[in-house]
Amino acid sequence: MAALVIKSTVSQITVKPSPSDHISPRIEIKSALIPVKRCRSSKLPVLAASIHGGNDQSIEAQKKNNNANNIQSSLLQDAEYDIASKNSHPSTELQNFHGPLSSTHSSNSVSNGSRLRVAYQGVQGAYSESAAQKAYPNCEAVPCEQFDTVFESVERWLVDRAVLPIENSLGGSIHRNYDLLLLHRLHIVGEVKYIVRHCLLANHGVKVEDLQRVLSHPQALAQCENTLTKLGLVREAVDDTAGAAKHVALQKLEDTGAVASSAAASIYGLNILAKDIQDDSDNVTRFLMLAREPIIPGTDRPFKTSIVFSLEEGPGVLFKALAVFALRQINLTKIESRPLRKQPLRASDDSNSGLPKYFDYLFYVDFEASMADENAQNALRHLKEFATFLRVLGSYPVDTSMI
Ligand SMILES: O=C(O)C(=O)C[C@]1(C(=O)O)C=C[C@@H](O)C=C1
Repeated sequence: MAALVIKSTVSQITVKPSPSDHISPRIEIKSALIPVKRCRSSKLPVLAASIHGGNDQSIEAQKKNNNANNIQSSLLQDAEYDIASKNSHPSTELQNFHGPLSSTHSSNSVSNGSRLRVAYQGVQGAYSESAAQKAYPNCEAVPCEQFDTVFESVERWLVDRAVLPIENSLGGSIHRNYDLLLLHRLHIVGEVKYIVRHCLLANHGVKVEDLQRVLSHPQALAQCENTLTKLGLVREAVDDTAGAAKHVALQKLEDTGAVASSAAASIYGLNILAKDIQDDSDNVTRFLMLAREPIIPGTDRPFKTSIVFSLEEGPGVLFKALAVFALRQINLTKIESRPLRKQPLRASDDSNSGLPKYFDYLFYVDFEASMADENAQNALRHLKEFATFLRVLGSYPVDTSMI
């Protein structure tokens, strides 16, 4: 089995398969905190991926959208460096801005004609791989060990795009990816909804009653809570569903099953003991498509915009923030709050009073409007007047495939 090791001269980047990975190399990025394990074999040059330029859109349409883009860029600029202060970066010029992708970003080849390389977390057979294929048909889906690695592989030009799960209709939000969206500088350029149908897998000859344990991704285990409880199986969380299937197969486990896709069953030669074991037949995961550059937001089809902001403490401040959208008839589709880690606690006004400190939050909001829409621009201008921090994560076409 050939093992791939790709090292870049500019940074320590290793692309390699896990030892048992006989299909495609997985990406791990070496840093002081993540030691690279299991490096072997031949060295290959890193393929620098080129971005898909904005030339699919007419100049007219591009001009129309420039305004929105500038606003998006300036909001981004203001927010990126210092979460605590809203006045420290008055400049509206976005440094290092290489120009946006066109809103027909889902093109499946890069400018030199090669296939688009799309990073996902997990091994072959993971739902994320299928979502990457749905988002970018005919792409080369590139497996990565962790969510962080997926972000870094795009930032370091090892791949062109990333596809990452952000929320599931049964299990809720994937908090780690909300946090990583803020830690990294990638842009949301699209979304894709994928129907997740879980199977209970085991080695051939193993029956349901032989099983003691079941391995899977924590989200997948949560989505099958009722079935697994009825079966009385001990749950063990692993990095991804297909990785669980692979482990059960390679270790020839007889008392352990995996919750994974039917694709994973055929890839790793496992038997399907039960199909559709998720708690509800409508089990949909929403994935984000990420790129190094934003797309030019359009008004030709339904768009969504994702933002993150923080607020001063005080009565009605969140109400006021959400009112900027309500006042303009802009529909919110999602709101999520996460701890503001740089400043997790805020003292009460009277620090000698012995009253508890407040928790500080970041609010992630998705709303149904394009940044090319003046109404949305006004809403964000309004929000910026009192938000302590605001960043536009992306303005992108809504996935209407399931409506
Ligand atoms: O483990 C996988 O197969 C994944 O693609 C990850 C993941 C997730 O993180 O939510 C994706 C979709 C399903 O909701 C279950 C797991």
